[in-house]
Amino acid sequence: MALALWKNFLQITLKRILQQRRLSLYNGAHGYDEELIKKKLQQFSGGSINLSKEDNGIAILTLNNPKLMNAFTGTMMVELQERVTELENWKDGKGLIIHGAGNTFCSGSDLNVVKEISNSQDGMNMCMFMQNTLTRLMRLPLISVALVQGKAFGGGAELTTACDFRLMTPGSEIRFVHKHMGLVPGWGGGARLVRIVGSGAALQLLGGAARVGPERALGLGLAELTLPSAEEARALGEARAWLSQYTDGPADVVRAVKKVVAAGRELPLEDALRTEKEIFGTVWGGPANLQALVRRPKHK
Ligand SMILES: CCCC(=O)SCCNC(=O)CCNC(=O)[C@H](O)C(C)(C)COP(=O)(O)OP(=O)(O)OC[C@H]1O[C@@H](n2cnc3c(N)ncnc32)[C@H](O)[C@@H]1OP(=O)(O)O
Repeated sequence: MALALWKNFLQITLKRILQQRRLSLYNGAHGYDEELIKKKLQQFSGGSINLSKEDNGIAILTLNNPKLMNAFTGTMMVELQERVTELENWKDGKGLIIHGAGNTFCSGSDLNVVKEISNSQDGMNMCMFMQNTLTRLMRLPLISVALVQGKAFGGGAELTTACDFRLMTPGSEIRFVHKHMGLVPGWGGGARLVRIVGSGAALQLLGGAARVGPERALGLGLAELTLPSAEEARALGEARAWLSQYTDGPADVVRAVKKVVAAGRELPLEDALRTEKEIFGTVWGGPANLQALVRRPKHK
């Protein structure tokens, strides 16, 4: 009995490790040493990344370091990876809202950490660590929203692009300030921004370190909506209500919708079509499909 349980545990652990590797971009073959960079990042503590999973299938991820405008310390980067793993294993989940504590989103990397890891090896490892985490976040079978209050600067702006949607509160601002720091995006935000707004607009936003308020963001297709409230709790309630129009319904169907779109977004057409077929097979003849056939709804 104990042996069977142990075997089962090992199988589940191995499956999870393989899944994480499949969803990640970098491994040892790319000169990436995850354990080394994690050990390094653990030396720079402060703040936290909090996750709460609600019964409605929506999870709220809070970037919590308000003293530094929610800048990412080393331990927060590691915690973000842990929370993403937790979300990958949340089979009832349908949606995700990422927001910052203290009514502001995130001011990017903690500049104290940036200074300490300014050598090339640490920089490359940190870049690969965050790209792996944000790629896995983007590929979650959850419909995700970045709720931008206050400022989303540098890495904070990059994080918003790993979400499916961006909702902004009045007076908020997304700004890729990297150029002013002698940098370019390194958490995958450059490549994702081009896909969201096109290369011309991305060049303007990165090249000019431009301030993007709600109106400009809407015009560029960088944000979907300006929420009525700038107040933290109200804005979160409004974001939840907005997201629930897409997450209402059975989890397997909502997750399948996200997977189809994620495949279409990332894969060459033929691979995306084959993936769509696989996902279609998971819902065809499933409980929601059979119930709908009995109800025969009219889609007026
Ligand atoms: C690949 C990733 C690349 C990156 O993310 S590099 C980092 C890019 N981000 C930045 O350069 C942001 C620098 N900060 C700012 O511009 C301003 O602090 C910001 C966000 C406009 C907010 O301005 P204010 O509202 O006037 O508030 P403030 O400046 O008094 O800030 C409050 C306290 O937070 C601190 N803070 C803000 N962003 C930080 C950061 N990224 N790293 C470390 N500390 C940061 C700021 O120094 C201040 O602390 P203190 O009160 O002076 O002790």
